[in-house]
Amino acid sequence: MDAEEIERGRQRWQQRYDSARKRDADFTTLSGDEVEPVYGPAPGQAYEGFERIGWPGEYPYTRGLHATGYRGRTWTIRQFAGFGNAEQTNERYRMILEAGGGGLSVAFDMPTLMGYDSDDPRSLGEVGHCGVAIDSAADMEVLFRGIPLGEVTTSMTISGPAVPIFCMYLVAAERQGVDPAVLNGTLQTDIFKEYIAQKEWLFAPEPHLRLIGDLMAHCAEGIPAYKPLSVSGYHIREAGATAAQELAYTLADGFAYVELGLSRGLDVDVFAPGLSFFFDAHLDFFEEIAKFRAARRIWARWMRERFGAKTDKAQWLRFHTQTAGVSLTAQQPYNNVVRTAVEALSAVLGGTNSLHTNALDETLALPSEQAAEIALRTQQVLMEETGVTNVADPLGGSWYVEALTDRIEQQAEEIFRKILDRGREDHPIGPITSGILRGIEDGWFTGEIAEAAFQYQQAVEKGEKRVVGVNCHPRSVTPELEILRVSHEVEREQVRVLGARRAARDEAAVRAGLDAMLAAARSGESMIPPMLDAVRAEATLGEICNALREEWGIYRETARF
Ligand SMILES: C[C@H](C(=O)O)C(=O)SCCNC(=O)CCNC(=O)[C@H](O)C(C)(C)COP(=O)(O)OP(=O)(O)OC[C@H]1O[C@@H](n2cnc3c(N)ncnc32)[C@H](O)[C@@H]1OP(=O)(O)O
Repeated sequence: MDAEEIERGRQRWQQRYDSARKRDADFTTLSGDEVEPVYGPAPGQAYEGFERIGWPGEYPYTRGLHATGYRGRTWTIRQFAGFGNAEQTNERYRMILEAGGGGLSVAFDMPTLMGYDSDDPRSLGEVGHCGVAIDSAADMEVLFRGIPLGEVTTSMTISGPAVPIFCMYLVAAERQGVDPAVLNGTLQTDIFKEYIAQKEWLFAPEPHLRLIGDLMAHCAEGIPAYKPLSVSGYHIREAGATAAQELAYTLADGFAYVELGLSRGLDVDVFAPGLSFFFDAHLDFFEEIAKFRAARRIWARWMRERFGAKTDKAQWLRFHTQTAGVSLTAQQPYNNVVRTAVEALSAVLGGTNSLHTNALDETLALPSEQAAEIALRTQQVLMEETGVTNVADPLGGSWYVEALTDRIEQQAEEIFRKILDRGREDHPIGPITSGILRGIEDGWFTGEIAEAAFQYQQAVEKGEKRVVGVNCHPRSVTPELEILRVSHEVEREQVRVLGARRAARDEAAVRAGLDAMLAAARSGESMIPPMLDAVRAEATLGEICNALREEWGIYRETARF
């Protein structure tokens, strides 16, 4: 790009920056020196390929979505939390909000994630363990008691039973007197990554996609700020994928949801802002920063060029980041604080919109209160003390980071081509969806990830990749950590309360809601209004999901060796 064009871009950025709202904060260095809000090529200097880098707040958004970077608003500190019953988790949420957490993020227990009630025989021993147990709308009401749902953005990490859980959240908001149209938050929903990596599905992909289509339409029509999908690379990476695989599979999944929205006749500029993303921040500091920058650039280009998105928000890739759970070690667990801080810093330098930092004890159990607080404080130290919020995309123009960004983008494009080659042009949703479904069916994704995981593990075992406390710098004594243990009393109490609620509800209203939901499943009408009616009558998650399992059948993965 020639010097004049770069200068015109700088002026456009300056106008945007000047007219934007900035935080009332000190933007000087620790020594008190002024710093610019963004840096670029020296005036009069040409820069080959600058159109790929650009300025913050401008297409292709490599350097961030907002002209002000974190001077306008810092990232959201969003700590993933949930354990025991709704009451215990509600207490933890109040603690997080009082301690400066910017938003909520609900972790559900395994029965809830799989769509079973707490009194289902398959739930025995799991209730309230890896997250909070939610059986019906009444639990959701308790979960958010005293937390104004119209004001706090709430993320819910659930994918198989995302839609019934979302209905419970809407009913909890109704019971608080909040107009659902003002709700803002994120539902994970992304079912592709379940087949690809995490393996928590309820039925085959097609009915899941049909429900997700209903959800996208419902939100696009009536809850404009809500993000019904958080397309997740985190689980793909944690299963052993490389950074490029994580990026490419996740963005391809995102493209497939765009095809889904278009196949339902929705306007891309209306529904695309509801697609958000979720990535892993692993240990290779610069590779991760490059991944985040490339993600924004690729998404903006595909949205504009392939899908015809016209507005900024429909081209923006907004993402949440979680530091890498797999990088934590049980050996010398205090080292995990350092790993997490470095990973979090890469997410921030990559321009994350929202961040969760893992607690040091998460290889062993859910975080203790003290470990959860250190994790939260880690973000606050980065945000308040280090000066990283002063300058947007501070590594833009670094030869190394730009080269890595270009390379990871090329690698992702090669993977997109492979996915498209596997698909059918005439698939009713679209060719990318078709390629992904085929890759799920024949185990291609799983095989590619397993191969990458195997290569990495071999490198660790040969000592080529070093892990402190594991294959180098050992220590003979591991300090004892205080572990959070969830009492079995939680399960007994949850089952008792569930039984009492079932006995007190209007059975006919529950049955009518479930029947209407099944009728909609058969007729092709949106399943959300009748599901909401069932939830209002206190139909349980297990009842809704079991009815759907009976209707659609369960899915079994093809074994692959
Ligand atoms: C591993 C584990 C498991 O499986 O067990 C999990 O999955 S845990 C998974 C946990 N997942 C999550 O927690 C997902 C979290 N995701 C989210 O919160 C969302 O989807 C998100 C990534 C889009 C972040 O949303 P957010 O509300 O926190 O942040 P946003 O970036 O949207 O910012 C909020 C508002 O401020 C505006 N804003 C932000 N920065 C600026 C700026 N510099 N200048 C002007 N405006 C700005 C945004 O445009 C937006 O307004 P406007 O909206 O008007 O544009």
